[in-house]
Parts: sequence; structure tokens; C-alpha cells
Amino acid sequence: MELFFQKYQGTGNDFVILDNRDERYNGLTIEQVRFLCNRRFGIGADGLMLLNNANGYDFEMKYYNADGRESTMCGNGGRCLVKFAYNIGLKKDKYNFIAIDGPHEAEIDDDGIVSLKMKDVDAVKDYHSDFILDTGSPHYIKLTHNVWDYEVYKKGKEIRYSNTFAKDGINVNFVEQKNNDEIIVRTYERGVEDETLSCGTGVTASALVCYHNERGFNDVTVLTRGGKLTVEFDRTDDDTYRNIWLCGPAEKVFEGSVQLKG
Ligand SMILES: N[C@H](CCC[C@H](N)C(=O)O)C(=O)O
Repeated sequence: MELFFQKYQGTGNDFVILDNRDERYNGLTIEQVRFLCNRRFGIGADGLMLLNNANGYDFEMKYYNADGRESTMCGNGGRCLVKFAYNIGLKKDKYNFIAIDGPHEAEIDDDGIVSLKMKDVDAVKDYHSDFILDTGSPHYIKLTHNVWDYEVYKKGKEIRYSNTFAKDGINVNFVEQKNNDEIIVRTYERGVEDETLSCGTGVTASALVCYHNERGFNDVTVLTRGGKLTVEFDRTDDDTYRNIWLCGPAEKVFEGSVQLKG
């Protein structure tokens, strides 16, 4: 089968995207997704997404990690999928799509920055001296210093495969507070099983932990190896998080076709 794809990246987190409104790509196998994401034998990406039709929404987002398995929400992926939708002719002032963690709003501003509304977060759990929360995907947050020199792969893999997390996996974020409203985040990503240049749900989780305004509106700048993102949110009276928006660039890199075996 010949497969037509577009390749996108959002602050260096990169994705193969397929228009599946005619359902021609239903039933992709784990092996086929792994091949498409393989950086030597395939196209190469951190993940793959299908844009599907969905009643009552502009589209449905289905996300697969580079290991070939369907996974939970991808923040950078969601932002890239909105830019893809715009580029294939689904042009809206405000997008409403459905993903595995529920409905999402999104907007593209005049500078091409894509803002994605993330799910509400009701709990940040303490874990030893670190933090665990779910922003659409599960995240482990470790605050540290000199994060640009940190052994992200080694230490991230240790936590991800530790007894507590080995079964379901978890994304591991190493976070440095640069200024009151600016942090640096590096992430070992589940399902990629390596550091990615940025991780949208991880950046979001890190920003929520590093709030600068205990009550009310927060606007956190997040520096990653792949570029800059901002996370805006309200911290409520009962220490929950609402109106969470992940904002940043999302660009088409190239498009093409590939012969898919099997
Ligand atoms: N690898 C993650 C999903 C993608 C997260 C990341 N790419 C993002 O932008 O949120 C997981 O399996 O939990």
C-alpha cells in the first residue's frame, strides 16, 4: 500500500501525520508504525498521528508512540495536528477536536503559534522529593540544577523502568527554575524510550509544578532543547489547575509517500 504522509515538528518533537478521514489507514500494525517512525529505515519521528473524522468535532486525534503502540495525549502532537488540519483545508478560527483524554480547543494566531487547551489537572502528588501528575499523559517531575548538563537518558530510564513505573511507564522530566516565571525542561519520553527535544504534556506538567502565582493566573515560559513554549493556567483555591493552554510553534517539514509492506 502506498502511504501519503506529512512530517511536522513542534519545538523539535516530531511526528508523521496521516489524513485518515477516508479510513484508508485504519488497522496500521505496531510493526508498520514502528517502521514509519524509524529514523534509519523509515521516515523517522517521535510519534505518528491519524486525523480521523468525528461526529460533533472538527476531527479526532489518534496518537502512536515511536514504539508502534497507541498512547495517551501528546501536547506537541495536538498542536502539530491542528496546523496540519489548517494546511489540508480545515480552516477554523477555533478548533474543537477529540483525543484519548477528551475534547480539546485550539487556535492558530497570526504568527502561526498554535495554542492548545489541555485537560484540567486536579492533583499533583508528592513522590519522595519529586512530583507526579497527569496532563493527558503521566509525568514524573524532578527539580534539579544545571539541567543542560544532566544525564537525562540514564536517570530518566532508571525512573521509567523502576518497579513503581515499569508496567505502565511514565515520562520523566528534569526541571530547572531559571527565573520566577521561566523554567528549563528536558524529558525522557515513554514509548520513544529516549530524550526528546521537547514534550508538550511534560512541559505543561513542569509548568504547573513551578507555578509563580499560588492563586490565579500563571504564565510560565519553558525553554527546551527544541525551542520555547509557554504554558498559561489558573491555579484555583483548592490547588487545582484550570484553563491550561500550551502555546508554541508547529511547522510542516516535508511531505511524501512510502510503500508500506504487510
Ligand atoms: N510519549 C508520551 C506521549 C507523547 C507525549 C509528548 N510527545 C507530548 O508532546 O506530550 C506517552 O506515551 O505518555
